[in-house]
Amino acid sequence: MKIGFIGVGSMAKAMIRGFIKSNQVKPRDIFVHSKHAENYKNFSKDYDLNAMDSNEEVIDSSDYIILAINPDDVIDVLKNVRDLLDNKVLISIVWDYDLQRLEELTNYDLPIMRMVPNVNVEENSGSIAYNYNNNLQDNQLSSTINTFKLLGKMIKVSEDKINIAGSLVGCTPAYAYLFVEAFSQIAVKYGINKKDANVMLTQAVKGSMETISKSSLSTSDLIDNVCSPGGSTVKGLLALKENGFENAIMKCFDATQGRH
Ligand SMILES: NC(=O)C1=CN([C@@H]2O[C@H](COP(=O)(O)OP(=O)(O)OC[C@H]3O[C@@H](n4cnc5c(N)ncnc54)[C@H](O)[C@@H]3O)[C@@H](O)[C@H]2O)C=CC1
Ligand SMILES: O=C(O)[C@@H]1CCC=N1
Repeated sequence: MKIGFIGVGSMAKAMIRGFIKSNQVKPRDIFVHSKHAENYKNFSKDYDLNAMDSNEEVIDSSDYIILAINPDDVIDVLKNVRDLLDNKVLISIVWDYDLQRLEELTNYDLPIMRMVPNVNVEENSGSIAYNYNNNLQDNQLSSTINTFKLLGKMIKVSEDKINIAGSLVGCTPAYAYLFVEAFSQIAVKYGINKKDANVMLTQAVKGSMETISKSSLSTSDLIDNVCSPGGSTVKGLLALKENGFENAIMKCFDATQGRH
């Protein structure tokens, strides 16, 4: 199975590193091209990938074509390559580009999967919200899903909900990093060095996520379990509420959806 990347920015690099770490995809089976040479030439050398001179050559060499460019570049790129996509599977990770629009810009027989991954694919612990058109079926569908499962959890979502799922999946890593960054900064203020603080925080956050995913309790019950009566946690929680934590999350989510 040959995997081609059109665009080698942050997300493509995270996916490529994840594929290689999975040990199921050989670097020589990955073909890449990006408009900006500095984005892919050295990276390809470092990982022993095939650096191609054009998007057309990537398509020619690959079975899966991963469109990993920004939304503003899609029309130009697809206009130039739409006739070369026969017998390929198009995988688009482009934000806010729905299946119907991708079909209009390619052809109506093309198998297309649209997905929103997150950067954790780099560690094979990503989440990928996905949907696909009717041309992707049977063995081709299951082998596509199995390929991307190498990068993390695949979550099927209907087309009308994929932007919402996309925010939950794609954007939240940045907010999780901010959460840890904010706590580690305050820990420094209280005299703990940042490295130690990060170890404590990441383990606490990772363990809490593990508990959420395994426990039969609701998140609000889990919160109650941490709050000893009259204790410190509830005082901290009330301080968060008083300072608009939930309102800030709401505004944050609305902003990711282009709503204010
Ligand atoms: N960064 C993330 O965490 C996530 C990004 N996405 C989506 O993935 C897409 C790419 O995002 P990033 O990697 O973050 O952006 P980026 O800006 O880091 O990378 C975009 C890449 O596209 C290349 N490019 C531009 N025009 C091109 C052309 N004509 N032909 C070939 N390559 C071209 C650029 O050279 C660049 O390497 C976006 O649509 C984004 O919404 C989706 C989920 C998560
Ligand atoms: O910031 C963005 O628009 C992309 C989509 C999800 C994560 N990064």
